[in-house]
Amino acid sequence: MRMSTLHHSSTWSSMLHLFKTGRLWFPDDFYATSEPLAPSEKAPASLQSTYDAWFTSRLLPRGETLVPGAHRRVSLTNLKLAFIIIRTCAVEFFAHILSLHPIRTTLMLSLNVVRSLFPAFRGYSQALIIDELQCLITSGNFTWSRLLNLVATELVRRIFESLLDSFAASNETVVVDSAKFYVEYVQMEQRVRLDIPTLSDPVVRDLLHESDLFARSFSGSGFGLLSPLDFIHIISLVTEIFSHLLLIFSLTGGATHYGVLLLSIFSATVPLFVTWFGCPDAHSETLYSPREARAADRQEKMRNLAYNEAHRPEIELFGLGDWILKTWASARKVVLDSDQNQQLRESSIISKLNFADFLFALQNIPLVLLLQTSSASLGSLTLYRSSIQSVILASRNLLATSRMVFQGIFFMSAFCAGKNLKPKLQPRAEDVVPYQTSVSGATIKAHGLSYTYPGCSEPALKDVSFTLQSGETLAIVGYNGSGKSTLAKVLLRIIDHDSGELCVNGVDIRRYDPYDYHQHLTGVFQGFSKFNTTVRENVGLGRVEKMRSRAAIESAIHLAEADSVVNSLPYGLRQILETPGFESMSYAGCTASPRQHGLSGGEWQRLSIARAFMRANELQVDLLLFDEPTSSLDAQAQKQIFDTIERISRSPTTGDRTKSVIFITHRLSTARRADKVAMMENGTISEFGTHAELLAMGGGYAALYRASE
Ligand SMILES: Nc1ncnc2c1ncn2[C@@H]1O[C@H](COP(=O)(O)OP(=O)(O)OP(=O)(O)O)[C@@H](O)[C@H]1O
Repeated sequence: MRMSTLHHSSTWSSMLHLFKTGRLWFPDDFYATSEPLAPSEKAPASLQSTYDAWFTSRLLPRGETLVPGAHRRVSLTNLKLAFIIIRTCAVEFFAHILSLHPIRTTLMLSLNVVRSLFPAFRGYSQALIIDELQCLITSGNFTWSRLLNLVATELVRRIFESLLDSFAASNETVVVDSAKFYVEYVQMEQRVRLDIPTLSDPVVRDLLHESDLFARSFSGSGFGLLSPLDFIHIISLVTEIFSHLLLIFSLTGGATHYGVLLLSIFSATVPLFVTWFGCPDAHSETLYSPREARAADRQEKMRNLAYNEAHRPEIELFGLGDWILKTWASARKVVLDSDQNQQLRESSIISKLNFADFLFALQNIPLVLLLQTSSASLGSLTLYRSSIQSVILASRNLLATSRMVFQGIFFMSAFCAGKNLKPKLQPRAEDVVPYQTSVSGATIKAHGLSYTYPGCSEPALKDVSFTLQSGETLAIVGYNGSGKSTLAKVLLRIIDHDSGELCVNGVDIRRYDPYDYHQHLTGVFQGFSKFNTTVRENVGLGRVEKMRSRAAIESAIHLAEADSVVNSLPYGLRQILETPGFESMSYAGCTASPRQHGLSGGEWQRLSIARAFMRANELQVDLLLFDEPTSSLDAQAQKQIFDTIERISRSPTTGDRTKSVIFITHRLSTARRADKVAMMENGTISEFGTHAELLAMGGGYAALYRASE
């Protein structure tokens, strides 16, 4: 039997070359190009950024978009998009992964190539044993010691293989873990960096969803997803196929056997291409129609309703159990029907697979030819047969892996684009103005402010204008839904007004870096957060730098008149607070914490005020903004809190105002304490002035005030 020398291309060196020549990330101000793009059919070559490519890959011909996570069709357009993604993002991504552990990653690549040669060696070694045995038996020289010798050699080869395997696996774990950490870190960073207007953009939400899927693919629980490190798998499979083909060639490589070789390869590979290209529906994307997507969404919502403890009281009170079950069942049926249809489409492959099996039978023809036209040994025939089978299996694997990698490329583009998402509230670097603290509090000038929530037709704010002088107190009052909280969010720079002008200390608020601006104010939101953690952290989060300072936390609690609340808790500051709907995590080995304790609405509110007070005394804080801070407090507690706010807003030495204060309230007895009152109606400030002026006007405020008496 003649064996050819095995050659394999140095795939990893070409990969390194790719790393070196690859283009860097697209410009980070990609958002300028994030407007809806032309459908994918039109000139994808003109797309330059990863984001553009990702966006275009989701567009369907009828103007719809794929639901996040749906597989992309293998089409020429998508292949071009995948190429753009590889050029603009994948190369950079791999270069980064390589830089985390250059030696280990290179070793991992090399070992994968070496390990992929093992099956061919295994086949070759077994063929040698069979041949030797055949030779020993036919020559009548068979001895048990010779047989044991052969078996021992095979054993040593296998031990070497497993040692290398376990070393490669432990090396791979280190590389994969560091890549996993990097990807998860970027994911977390994306989430905490982006602001509400960016996160509420539906396209950004879809992008982050696919980016999450990409991150999950590293955890090995990626629902059939492949992480980019599995690209190496492709290299291994190619090497494995190549090595088997070399073996087959060495068996059939004589001039008279080229026809046999071609027939072998043809019979081995054609069936695979038949299953791949012969059935267009077989590899169509797992795509939900808009109706099915809505059903999937509804199904999830119903599941959440059923599982979330926070909704339990109202589910019981309003008897929602039946409704949840029926709605879930009908949505689930739509989703299952869609899955079934998908499976039916796929089952059409099976008939074609039978055809493929028929072609597999052709492999026996070269075997017969081989037997007749050569002095082939038993070992070479066994090797031929096992190599052909291995080529088939590895090629199948290669096609399946390639398809998953193809999908993975698009999820990777979401990850890369998400990494470069620019928060909408962040001004351009050249426009940023550092916030200058005012000694007597912030001056606010609003002119013609308007704001409409995304997806709404009616504006929540319309033409809002007012001026708050430095050190003044402003009460915002008005009917439910008149826009008070929305105005507060605009003033706190949580959302951005659509039109009009808003200046704080004489500078357009859009020119402040939101992080810098937020350092100079504090407040309480109407829907403040209740954290499932200790009292200490619930309060300390108002100024994380002082979280470890017991004195600072106790002082804030004292200012918010919350001492009695904390003192009544069994574990005081260390008391973990129970929040509705939040199931605290407990890991194996830890028993659930016995220190959970619930609080009343008013007690929670005091803690949220204490959180705001963590930074209220600081000189740099110019503005205190409270959105119904005392709505759950009794009249006496409310008066105490407003007395404290008044005290904090003044200098302890001179008594002069050092901070401006804005509060939203439905209690007009509190509103009259303010220097100015803004009455809001239908999204606009209809009356503005002192309490006395507004009463004298006899308008909406006067009517509201009389009604509250
Ligand atoms: N996230 C949102 N998305 C869409 N519309 C919203 C959102 N939040 C508020 N709105 C709408 O904006 C309008 C103003 O709401 P806002 O919360 O500012 O009123 P408000 O004066 O604070 O009311 P309340 O006194 O009840 O707290 C309302 O019509 C409300 O339905």
